[in-house]
Amino acid sequence: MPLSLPAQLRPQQQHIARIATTYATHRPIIQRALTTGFVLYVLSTTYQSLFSRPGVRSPSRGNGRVRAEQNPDGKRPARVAVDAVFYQRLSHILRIVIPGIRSKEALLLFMHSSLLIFRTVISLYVAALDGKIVASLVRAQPVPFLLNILKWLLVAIPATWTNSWLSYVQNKLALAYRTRLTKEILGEYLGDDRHNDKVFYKLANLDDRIKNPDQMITHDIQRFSNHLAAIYSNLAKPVLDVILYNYQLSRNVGAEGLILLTVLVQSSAALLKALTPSFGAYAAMSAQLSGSLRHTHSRLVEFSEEVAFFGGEETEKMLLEREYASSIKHENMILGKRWWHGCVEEGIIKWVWGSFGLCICAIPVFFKLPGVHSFDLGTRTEGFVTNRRLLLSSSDALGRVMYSYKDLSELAGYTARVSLLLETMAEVRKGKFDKALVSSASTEDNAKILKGRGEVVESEEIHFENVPIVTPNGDVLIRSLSFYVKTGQHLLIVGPNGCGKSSLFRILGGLWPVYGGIVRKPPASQFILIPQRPYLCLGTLRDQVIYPHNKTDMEARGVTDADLIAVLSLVQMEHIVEREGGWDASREWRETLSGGDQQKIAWARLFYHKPKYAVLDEATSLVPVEMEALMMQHAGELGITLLTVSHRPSLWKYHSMILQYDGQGGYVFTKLDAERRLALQQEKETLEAKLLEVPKMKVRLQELRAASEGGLR
Ligand SMILES: Nc1ncnc2c1ncn2[C@@H]1O[C@H](COP(=O)(O)OP(=O)(O)OP(=O)(O)O)[C@@H](O)[C@H]1O
Repeated sequence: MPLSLPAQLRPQQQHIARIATTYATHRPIIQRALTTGFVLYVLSTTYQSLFSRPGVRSPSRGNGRVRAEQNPDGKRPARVAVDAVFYQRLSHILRIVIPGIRSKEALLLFMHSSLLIFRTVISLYVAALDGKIVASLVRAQPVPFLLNILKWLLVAIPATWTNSWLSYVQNKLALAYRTRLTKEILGEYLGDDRHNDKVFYKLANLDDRIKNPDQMITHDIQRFSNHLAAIYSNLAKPVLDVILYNYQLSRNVGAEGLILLTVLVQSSAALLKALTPSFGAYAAMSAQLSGSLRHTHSRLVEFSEEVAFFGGEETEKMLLEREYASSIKHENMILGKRWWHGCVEEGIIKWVWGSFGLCICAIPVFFKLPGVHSFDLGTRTEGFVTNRRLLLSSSDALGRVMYSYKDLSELAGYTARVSLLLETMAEVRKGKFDKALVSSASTEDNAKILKGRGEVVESEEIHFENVPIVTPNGDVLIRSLSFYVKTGQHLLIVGPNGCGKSSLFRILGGLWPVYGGIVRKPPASQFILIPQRPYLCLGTLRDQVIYPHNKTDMEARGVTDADLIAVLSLVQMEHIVEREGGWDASREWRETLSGGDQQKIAWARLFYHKPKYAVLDEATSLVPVEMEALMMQHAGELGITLLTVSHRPSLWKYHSMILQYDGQGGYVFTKLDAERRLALQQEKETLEAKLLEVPKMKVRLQELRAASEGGLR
């Protein structure tokens, strides 16, 4: 019903009084409109802060993008920003970690969301209960007081249960994300049922973009998963809280106060945002620097013997200290930024917003709101306590929305790292490499070769037709190589160091791209490589002989441990089984076995697998000539065709063809007449030995001449 105005008021006052009356009459509708506007505002600002486009000012510096500092190796820096690129990358990764609505991860996420809502509902109930307890105290009513305390104790049960469940589900979610991502990345890295492109090799050898995939696959994925699981509760829950608490608050203190509070809070929040350093870029850089330090340490462990013999401790220490110093310098810089940012953040969020809040809570106490009836002391106290609790929770939630920007920035850093790994692996798999080329790669002829692509055709025998041998750096070792290997026609490959002998095997194994011509070859499964320093895997003694098979594969082949002993006896190594404590003994075999024994184990592996072709790269350099003869003969008896690189003339007689590089880009491929070649070699060596004597003979001749001339005088 409209209120009547006193007649003695002046027209202006009458006008204001009429507005006030109209306002009081329509206040419930205005309140609802203001509250709805507030909710929409919270949602839109959250959306804007999360989905700011590149170029929109964000807490980072400059145009809103956070850039990682220059990489230590001087390569272009990775771009890290909470922008469209970040959301694009994140949505790609989200499709991996949450593959479907019925996946375990989706279920966990649903549980997590339900628990988050439940916890907010409990908090609202507790705020109201708190007010009622204090009101019953002020009114000195013991029965309502005790009843409310009982309710308080009862509500503690679901409250503590929910909190425990929340942290449990969040950690499970992080583990589930990590497992999905690790599985996906290992599938790309080491191959799976869909493809096997030896990405792990290509990433390390043919591409410069990723220096330490080990760190990325272990540490960075873990950090990313933890951040992703936490960001959901750090962001979704506070946004929900801000809306629910403020909705309740606006009903208690009036939407006007809330709007005023929001204006003040938002302007100080904007200031805080502008002052927030680029934590995302810092996180990405931190991960990179610590990865680099770890890599230097693991190199030292790997090459400890070499370093110890050389006495290279000082150099290694210097390298480690340098890596450590740059990592610590960076961490110190972050600590400094976090320190002042923490001060500003707490000052604004806790204290400035807290005092705003207290003023808002006091509104119903000091002012009579239009349309609201006056209350007794107990009701006023109840209202104040409830509002204050709601406000504290609300400002805490708003603070968490603010903090979550920092978390989001860090998540952007880890997302950039994980995406870099995924994107680089995808490109490497398609044959797109990013590697610094040698200067000769730009010369016209070489550039032409590098632009070309050859053909790889599966075939029973090996046949190279006009294939260039090009290193990953773009160095053209041979412009056009043609040769063939027929079954049983063993090929010897010789030439000076670095001319491309082993590179040929890398092309045969499908590791290096083919830049031209046609390579006809059997699939990689029909080759076994024995390098000078054979690979010994982590595992049992049996695993060393049957690698890459495992015990189940071995048994499926019908091979027993007794058969393996027979294989070892071919290389006179059967005693090792007893010496090392049986087939199931497990140790770091690289350190347990001598170089020669390692080569013999690799030969035993060859005899176990009996492949069609064996690639021997100085594979007998550490075993006696008699042993070498036994091994070569047995390989021949098994029908294995050999492709051998060796400087040992004792091996010539086992081969019928020779591919001889001249080290200048030329080569000769022809039949090998080992006897004739040996005779020529011997003659050459004899002549060379004689030639070495010539200078000495000349000196002696001069001495003799001088002596005889002196005698005549
Ligand atoms: N992963 C790689 N990335 C870039 N260049 C490489 C790589 N591997 C080898 N090279 C280069 O390719 C060239 C040929 O190497 P390769 O191993 O084929 O020589 P080689 O003839 O077997 O020599 P050696 O007799 O000394 O073993 C060398 O200049 C080497 O530096």
